[in-house]
Amino acid sequence: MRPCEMLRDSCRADWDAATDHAFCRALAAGTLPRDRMAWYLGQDYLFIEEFVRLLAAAVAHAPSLADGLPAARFLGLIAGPENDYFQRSFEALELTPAERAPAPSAPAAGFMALMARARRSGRYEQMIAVLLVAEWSYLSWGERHAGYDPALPFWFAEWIDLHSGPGFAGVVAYLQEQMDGAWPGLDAQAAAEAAAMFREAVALERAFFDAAWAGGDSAARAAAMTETE
Ligand SMILES: Cc1ncc(CN)c(N)n1
Repeated sequence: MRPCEMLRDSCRADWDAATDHAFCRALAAGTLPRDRMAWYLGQDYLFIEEFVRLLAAAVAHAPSLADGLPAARFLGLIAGPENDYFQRSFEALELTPAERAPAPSAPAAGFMALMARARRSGRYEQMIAVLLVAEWSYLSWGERHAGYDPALPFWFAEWIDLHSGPGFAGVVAYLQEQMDGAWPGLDAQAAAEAAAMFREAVALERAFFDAAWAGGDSAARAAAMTETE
């Protein structure tokens, strides 16, 4: 079995929950309420900020130019078309300034901390482990919903487009190859650390969708109000 498959299978319950989530099913069906999508986009834009730093670090730590170039090209896609998608969706859904720049939720803060740890570790395999989870898990749900109704509003349709199709599948195949290539050269401790990062990232993907589906801050506020009653 490939190392990347072994890693995925080591946290299968979280993986399956993150890649076939009610949030994504509602998004693809066009039934996701505006407030949940707005919350998700605001939180995910925080994620993107740290993700770009992590991806740039992976380019810097790639063992060769050939290993780094696909990540560099992907960085251009995030900085260009994906960033444009966020800006157009913010406008179309009329996100308020507070919705555009929210306080990080627990899963977003957890993800940002994990990505910063992977970046600062200086360890290529840790950077790849987190990037691989982020893109592979999104390809897995994106491909499920690639045959969406063409009448879907762009803020749903383009989020699926960005996470499906041969181009994005190529990014995931590249990240899988980087992980598989690094794996045999790791000692037991380095392998355990990279595996722990992979599993933590999968758990955070699941928690991120759980929070978005639960209504984000409004659910957290309601829970807090109930506690204080
Ligand atoms: C939380 C999260 N994980 C992954 C992706 C995929 N780029 C994302 N946008 N946000």
